[in-house]
Amino acid sequence: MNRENKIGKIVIASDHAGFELKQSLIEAMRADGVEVTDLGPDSSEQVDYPDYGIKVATMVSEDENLNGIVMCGTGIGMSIVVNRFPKVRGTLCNDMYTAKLCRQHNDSNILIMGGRVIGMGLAYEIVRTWMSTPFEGGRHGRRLEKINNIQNMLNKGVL
Ligand SMILES: O=C(CO)[C@H](O)[C@H](O)[C@H](O)COP(=O)(O)O
Repeated sequence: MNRENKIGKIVIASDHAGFELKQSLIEAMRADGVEVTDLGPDSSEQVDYPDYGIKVATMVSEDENLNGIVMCGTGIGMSIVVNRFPKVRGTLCNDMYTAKLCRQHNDSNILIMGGRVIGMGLAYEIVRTWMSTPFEGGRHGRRLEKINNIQNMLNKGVL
């Protein structure tokens, strides 16, 4: 994706606590013509969220044309995992306001939600808002550059 544009291709994953929501979202997005790749799991059997967050974050980190959606029970575990990856801007959104602002100000490329926090109706409105809201750039781009630079500064011992 051109980072100024809206969101297109999606990879999606969850743990067991986000599984039902993941399945419902995939169905709704495909019905709306969105290209979604399901990275698992395939059932609601207990799994560990890092294993699935890593799959989505790896792909998004390596391809700027790709965006991700991940869910666990609260969204917090997945947030911790995906934001360890370079170029990933994962944003936990369980309301409409943050769904819009995380695109306008933070250029979110992974949307995170809590399957035990919100229902399908709100979750799909959040997804639609997140997908259709463009990054505003400007002063927000300068701040993202500073975030991108954190790892370099840590490596150099400047931080
Ligand atoms: O990481 C989490 C909490 O912030 C996620 O919500 C997980 O889904 C949750 O911890 C899973 O809990 P469970 O008791 O193993 O179902």
